[in-house]
Amino acid sequence: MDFDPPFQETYKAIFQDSISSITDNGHQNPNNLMVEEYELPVIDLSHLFMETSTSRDDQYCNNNNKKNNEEVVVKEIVDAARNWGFFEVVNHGIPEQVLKCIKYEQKKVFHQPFHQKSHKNVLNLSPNSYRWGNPKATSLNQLSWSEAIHISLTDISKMDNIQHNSLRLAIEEFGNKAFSLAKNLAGILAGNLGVSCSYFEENCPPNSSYVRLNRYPPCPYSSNLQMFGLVPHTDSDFLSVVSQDDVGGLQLFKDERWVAVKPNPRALVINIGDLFQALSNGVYKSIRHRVVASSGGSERFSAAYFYCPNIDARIESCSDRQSSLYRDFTFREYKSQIQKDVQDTGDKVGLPRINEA
Ligand SMILES: O=C(O)CCC(=O)C(=O)O
Ligand SMILES: [Fe+2]
Repeated sequence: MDFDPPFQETYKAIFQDSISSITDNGHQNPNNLMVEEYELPVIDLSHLFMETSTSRDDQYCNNNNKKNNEEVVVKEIVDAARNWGFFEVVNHGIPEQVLKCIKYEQKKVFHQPFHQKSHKNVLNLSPNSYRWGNPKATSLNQLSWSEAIHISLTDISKMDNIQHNSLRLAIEEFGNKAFSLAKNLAGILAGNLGVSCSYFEENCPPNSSYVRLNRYPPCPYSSNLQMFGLVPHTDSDFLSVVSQDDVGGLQLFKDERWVAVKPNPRALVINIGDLFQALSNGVYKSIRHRVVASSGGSERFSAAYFYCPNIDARIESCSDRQSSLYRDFTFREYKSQIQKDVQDTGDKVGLPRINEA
């Protein structure tokens, strides 16, 4: 397809090496990326957003029920963040129309010819906003068979070309709705730690977050090579909200092994990021996850919202200094350390940098 990035030409040497090492060993590649499928905990948020009824008696009963239901949902959210670091939400407040719209627009933009996406700064955003593969990859396990548009919500006003109006509106709408959802969830998780939810009011304004649109083109090598759509990583934010389609491919590292997440397009995936793990002193888990390259001719799309603080926000572990696993740091410091590690080694180190004294 003329819209697919030139993976095969660019990484020819890597593919040849990997294929010949399988042939030389004289056996089929055990595809370790085929793993058991799990259903994530699914949490119904409708009780958190439930309206009260009109009659006073009804209102009294409903208020009591509402409080009980709310307590149950809060416990489900806290337990999932502690035990899984990943969960799914339904009745989450982001209208289906908004999710359909972003999927439609992202498909449209990714289906433009590759030379247009890569050579012209087609969306008027920063030059590295459109990404594919991994320029630093020297081996198969560093290579992501995907392309992405990474958008800082501060920059969204730069998308002022009339041609991109509908994409811009879709991103803004998705960003606004995901912001409310992320803020509510962060407030609940913070409340359980005894951290004031004003922390998020003060440190996470709406435009400090990012939206990332992902496309995973079908990969011709995925039946005999272990190909990632997105290499294993943790997210560098407080929490992420991900809308995925029904193709599947997302996997997470749970209890010392990789498990596949059963796709559920009705639900949004929520995962805890590094900043919440640090803030919670390790109570909430930022779990490694990856995407397996798409096979069987289907492309996969996802849209992720990364709930981030402003660049100079301080992240302090909520426990007392003696038992704290992490030193205080700013988001700026964290991001530049990650950038440096990726530059130097091709990999992000992440939180282990923060528990070094
Ligand atoms: O595509 C997905 O399901 C996950 C995407 C992801 O992990 C990311 O963009 O950080
Ligand atoms: Fe991620």
